[in-house]
Amino acid sequence: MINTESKFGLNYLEGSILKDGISKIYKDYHDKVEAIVKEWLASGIDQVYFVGCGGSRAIMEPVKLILDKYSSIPADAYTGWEFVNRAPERLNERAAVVLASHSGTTEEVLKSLDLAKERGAKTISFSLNDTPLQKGAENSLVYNTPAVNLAKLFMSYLVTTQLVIQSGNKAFGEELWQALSALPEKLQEIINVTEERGKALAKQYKDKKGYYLVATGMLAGLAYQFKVCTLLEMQWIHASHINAGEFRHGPFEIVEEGQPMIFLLGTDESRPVAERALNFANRYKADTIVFDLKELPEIHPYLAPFGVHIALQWFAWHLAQERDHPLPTRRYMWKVEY
Ligand SMILES: O=P(O)(O)OC[C@H]1O[C@](O)(CO)[C@@H](O)[C@@H]1O
Repeated sequence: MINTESKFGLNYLEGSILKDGISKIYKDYHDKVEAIVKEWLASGIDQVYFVGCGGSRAIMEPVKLILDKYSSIPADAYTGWEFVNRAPERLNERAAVVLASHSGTTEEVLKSLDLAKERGAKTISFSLNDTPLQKGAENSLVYNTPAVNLAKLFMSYLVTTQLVIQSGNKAFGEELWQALSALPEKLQEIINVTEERGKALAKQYKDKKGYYLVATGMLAGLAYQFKVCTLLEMQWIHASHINAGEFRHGPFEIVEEGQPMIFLLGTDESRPVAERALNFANRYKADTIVFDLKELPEIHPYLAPFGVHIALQWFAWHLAQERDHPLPTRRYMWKVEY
């Protein structure tokens, strides 16, 4: 059943909204991205920077990991002000700067665009259409779907996978490219099997006051995103995220009976690190909630942030209803000066 937009906003997990949105991006841009990357490499690009803020930054963590592991091109991911203030010395005409901003108006992302252009770098943006960012970047990819973070994430994957194919582990890149083309259908399957649990969890946890999110590897960025965008921004619930690799280096001291802790488990090589932290939390009776990629319809390990995002988003969507706190509610953002 498709909900028309209510006070709770539009649910991009309803019907085929997500599948259609991501399919369109694939159709519109897979050839274009292949050509852009070809042109970058032909002109001597040898480093890549990803820049964005909040949710638009979180999506860049998994692609940096993929580039580190499978391409010969050094990559870095920055939040906007960090990029502007650090102004990397090596940022020059051999760099490509990937800038993501849903609104295309975020001040520090626009300043990052200026910096990239001043240094002669190539630029590409991911945003809504007809925004200052889209107009200012040399190349721009735009979307028209309410699944805004997954849209930007998918665009980051298109660019990253082409970099891997054209300057890295070609076989792995081609495998991932193939998986990206099949992803929209896969996402639909995942949507269909994850709602019930999200709903049940929301009922169970609706009165909890705070969460720790623990993840690593391909899912570290998603833990950050769920903390920043969903729990803090959209639900006003206390939250903190911990890289599972850091768990036993201090954070584990907070574990106590009944403390809600959300663990995200992927199927990449970092899984044992997350499992080790989870086992510890269970041993000391924390209230652990596990979102495990292994329990979803099978998806490429390096596409984990898409699959687990959906399972988390059902939880968020139903939590908002249970708490009668719609996800679009803000008290400061877009309302006061900040
Ligand atoms: O630059 P963008 O993507 O418009 O994002 C700005 C805001 O949107 C969010 O990603 C989500 O609302 C925030 O974290 C951020 O402040």
